[in-house]
Amino acid sequence: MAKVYYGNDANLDALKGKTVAVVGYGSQGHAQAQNLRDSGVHVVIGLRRGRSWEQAKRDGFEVYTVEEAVKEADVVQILMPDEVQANVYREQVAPCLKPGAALFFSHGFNIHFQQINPPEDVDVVLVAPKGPGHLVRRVYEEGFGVPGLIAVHQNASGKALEIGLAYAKGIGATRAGVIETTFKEETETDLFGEQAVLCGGVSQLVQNGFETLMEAGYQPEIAYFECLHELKLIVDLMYEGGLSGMRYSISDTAEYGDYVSGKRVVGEASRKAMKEVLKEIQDGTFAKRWIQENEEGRREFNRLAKEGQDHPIEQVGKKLRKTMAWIDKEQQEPVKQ
Ligand SMILES: NC(=O)C1=CN([C@@H]2O[C@H](COP(=O)(O)OP(=O)(O)OC[C@H]3O[C@@H](n4cnc5c(N)ncnc54)[C@H](OP(=O)(O)O)[C@@H]3O)[C@@H](O)[C@H]2O)C=CC1
Ligand SMILES: CC[C@](O)(C(C)=O)C(=O)O
Ligand SMILES: [Mg+2]
Ligand SMILES: [Mg+2]
Repeated sequence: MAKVYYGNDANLDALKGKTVAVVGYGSQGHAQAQNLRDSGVHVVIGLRRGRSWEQAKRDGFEVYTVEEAVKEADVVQILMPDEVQANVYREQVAPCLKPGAALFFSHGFNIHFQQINPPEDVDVVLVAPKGPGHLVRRVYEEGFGVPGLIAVHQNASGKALEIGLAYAKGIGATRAGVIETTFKEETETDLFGEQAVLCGGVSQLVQNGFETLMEAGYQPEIAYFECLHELKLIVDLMYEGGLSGMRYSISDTAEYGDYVSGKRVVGEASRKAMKEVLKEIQDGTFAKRWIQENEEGRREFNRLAKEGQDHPIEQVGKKLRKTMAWIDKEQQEPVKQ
């Protein structure tokens, strides 16, 4: 049975009198920094000069260069993109880490695949929210939390778990539950989830469904509502009541179609592909490819991103979402930070 920590298992006093440096102020950075501050923790932000620097200032934070922030910090949370962490760590974080400081991550990629090898005298801890940063903030403000994972890779102080749980409480994760894990398990399951199901799998399912209806001559707006918009409403039911909760609410006609057709669309071939994807995550093939892609200037990444943005489902969606007054403008066309 998994070990799950809740609010009563964590004490914010473990961060009392300490300074947390959040390095990076993007999706997770802004959310974790703001939640920690609202929980009474002293937070400073480490950045290079640019967009996020200005944003973090506007949000009322003390903003420093990465080196300055790390020098001040008892806890350093690395919230830059995974692909830049190793270089910034080597050049700007490692030389400035205080003896006895704790180094935190929200994804185990760089530790597990040995792109970052911290000195033995620092704690190395993972506190990984199981949700997108913008929801980590939104849900916290609503009085709840996004669940998280916690792992200790190095326990130099003997207090790594205690500090990690205090941090998890500060960002609101213990309100929902924080599961104990390892860097290896978090890294492999997170990469698998985002590639095979949550991001890769779902996006491709949506896009293929949309294309199938379009190619058969149906109106793109109807294809959009059927394959993308309504997905959220169906997933909300799964989120609240599992697959059975969703099936309780849909018609019997839909439920029968679900049973007989779902397995035809996502069947043995998909399961085989999922196993291959998982194997390439576990044996480091994916990590090697992603690291190399970045070293070589992200040509494939940029080409695929452009293809995605230019897909007809995005053009139709943009127009339709403008009519949806309940989705605010920023959410309709977010600019990646
Ligand atoms: N996105 C998510 O919801 C989740 C992310 N994670 C993990 O959290 C970590 C952060 O991911 P995410 O929030 O998506 O990251 P983002 O891509 O949103 O991070 C961007 C931030 O990093 C800063 N940054 C980029 N390069 C540098 C640099 N060289 N020096 C200083 N600052 C830099 C950017 O500043 P600037 O404006 O100057 O470019 C910006 O503030 C990753 O390990 C990720 O796997 C875990 C769970 C969910
Ligand atoms: C599902 C994608 C994710 O793993 C996340 C939001 O949890 C990420 O890396 O952004
Ligand atoms: Mg994730
Ligand atoms: Mg991830």
